[in-house]
Amino acid sequence: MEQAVIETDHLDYAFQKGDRILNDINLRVPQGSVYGFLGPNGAGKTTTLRLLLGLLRSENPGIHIFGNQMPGNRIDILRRTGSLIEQPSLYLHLTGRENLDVFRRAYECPATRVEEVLRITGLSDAAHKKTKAYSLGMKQRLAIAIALLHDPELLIMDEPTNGLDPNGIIEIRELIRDLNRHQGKTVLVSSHLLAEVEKLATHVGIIHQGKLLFQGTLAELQSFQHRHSFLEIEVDNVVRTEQILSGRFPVFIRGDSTVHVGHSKPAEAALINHMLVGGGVGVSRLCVMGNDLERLFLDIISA
Ligand SMILES: Nc1ncnc2c1ncn2[C@@H]1O[C@H](COP(=O)(O)OP(=O)(O)OP(=O)(O)O)[C@@H](O)[C@H]1O
Repeated sequence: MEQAVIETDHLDYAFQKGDRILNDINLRVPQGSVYGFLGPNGAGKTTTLRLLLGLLRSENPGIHIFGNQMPGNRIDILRRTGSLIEQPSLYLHLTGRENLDVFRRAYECPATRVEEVLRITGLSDAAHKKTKAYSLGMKQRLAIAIALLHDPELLIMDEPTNGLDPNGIIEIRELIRDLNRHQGKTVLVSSHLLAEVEKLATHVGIIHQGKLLFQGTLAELQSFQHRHSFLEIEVDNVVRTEQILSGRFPVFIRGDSTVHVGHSKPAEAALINHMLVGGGVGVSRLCVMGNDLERLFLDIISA
């Protein structure tokens, strides 16, 4: 098993006594992963990320980052971590390059780093422009460039594509992918959009009402999805359909001409159709249901 960069052990949090926002969260973010931390609004994503960064303190944190306990080793951990959690206050009257230089000095990073992070974030050509002329997507890339100045191994980002137009979303997604694949960063990124996480993440954690409901690789989430899908079939004889299939597949009669059939692999749809037609049943429609992650996500959070 890959080494974990972030691990939490039964993490709980309450802003007010008795009003738990986080409940028994056991996160495991493997080294080299893009971990999509997915959940609807108010699920507890930002609170978790703020705890990881030591911006909030829990009585019993049980947080380890790079194997070191947080918040005890906060300074050492933050030296190796970049974050995008609250919008950095950019100086709008300064250029992108000048903004980076201000933060570079504050963080005591070498001057050469400014051009490097401009290149990594694709802002070299716009570096001389005042940031007030930047699009939202460019401002977000500049914020990521600031987070990269000290060349962290781990990046923690809270909904980095929020508010961006489709082009901006694609740019940030590609940037995160590049940071992971070519710059070797482990990335923990929160989102309320499943489709976004699906396009980007290698690992997924699903949080709802302060509880971690699923954690695993994207492939594990997709296999979970297949186990939860079923076929909706329109036939001319539901009783005969049940007789033919029930020895091998779970069959539920849903109406005069509709049956639902559980199946575990996509290829079984063809086999089921073949069995029915071979058994003299007329099939007028066969449709894979529940076979999108959006529905699975809704199933998981409403379970
Ligand atoms: N400072 C605070 N004081 C009290 N309750 C808070 C505070 N900040 C957040 N909460 C509550 O904690 C819960 C989790 O909020 P959090 O911001 O962590 O969720 P989230 O998953 O990041 O959602 P969003 O995307 O909407 O920010 C919500 O019910 C929210 O109202």
